[in-house]
Amino acid sequence: MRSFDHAAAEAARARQNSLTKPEGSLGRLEDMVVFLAGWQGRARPRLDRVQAVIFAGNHGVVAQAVNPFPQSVTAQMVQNFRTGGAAINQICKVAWADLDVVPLELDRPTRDFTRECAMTAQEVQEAMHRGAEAVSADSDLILLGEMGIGNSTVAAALAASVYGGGPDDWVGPGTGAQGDMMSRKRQAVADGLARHQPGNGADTLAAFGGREQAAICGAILRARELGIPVILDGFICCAAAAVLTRDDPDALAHCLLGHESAEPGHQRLVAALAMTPILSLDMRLGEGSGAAMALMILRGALSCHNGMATFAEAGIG
Ligand SMILES: Cc1cc2ncn([C@H]3O[C@H](COP(=O)(O)O)[C@@H](O)[C@H]3O)c2cc1C
Ligand SMILES: O=C(O)c1cccnc1
Repeated sequence: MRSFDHAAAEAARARQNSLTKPEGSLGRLEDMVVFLAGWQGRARPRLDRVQAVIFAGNHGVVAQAVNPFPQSVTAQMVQNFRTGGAAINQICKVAWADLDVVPLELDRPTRDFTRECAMTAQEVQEAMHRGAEAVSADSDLILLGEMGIGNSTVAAALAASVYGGGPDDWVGPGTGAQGDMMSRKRQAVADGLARHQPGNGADTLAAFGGREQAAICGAILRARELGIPVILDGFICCAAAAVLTRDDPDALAHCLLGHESAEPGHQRLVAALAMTPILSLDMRLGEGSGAAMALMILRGALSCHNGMATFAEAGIG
């Protein structure tokens, strides 16, 4: 497991303080560069190869009629990612990220967590492995996203399982649930929480699913081993990531939070994770779209860090 390189981070901070600007005037942009420096182990961090990975999966809990869109949309969106028609394709293009799409057995949804465990221990391990192997060792930064109809229900169950609280705290509209559908969603989460009380990360993933959540966990762990920083996306991505904190409170130390989603549970989740979102744009899409938007902020921060003149170079002051 790679740890934060304090010497590289301090060197980056010293450089920031030598650049032609009042000290600290680039605010959190300076902190982001220092963060990248520490995790990459380089005083001059790089964003030459940024990899965005979307994991896709299907969920048995959609049998509870908790989602406005049919399950078939998951595979259709995977196709859309591949042909370049989704929001994430457009953002990756302008943010200079390479997009990888990893569908996980879409024809074999996980089981309905209101009735049984969504996955076996072996299925969890397989999905985590798929996540780990999706991470390229030569990436300078990884952006994580997901696609899976029913995922806002799965995320609510995961968040409630990790942090406590009930359906009212964590269930939101997702892609647009209202009225009776919202009631069924709350009930599904309540039933799941009553049925399963997992104690560790792997059991939590097995209880509620899904494959893409397990893959996100596998990718985060692998990125840590390789010393690659990560940008998390919205409610669904963060709920998956939060599972890792069950086994290691420090598991997300190499992760930045791309944005705060408009999905109501995300505010609570952000507070529980004690992370500061880079952006807050009322986005509520998923697909890694908030993480990819945040990459553009990081690119601005890094361009200042690597391109600005120092006071000595410019003969100022
Ligand atoms: C066309 C379309 C594109 C999407 N892109 C991301 N999601 C998002 O919506 C899903 C979660 O919402 P729910 O729990 O309500 O099903 C996830 O797949 C998420 O990535 C989409 C959803 C749709 C319909
Ligand atoms: O914040 C998210 O991840 C999100 C919110 C609604 C729908 N899909 C994803």
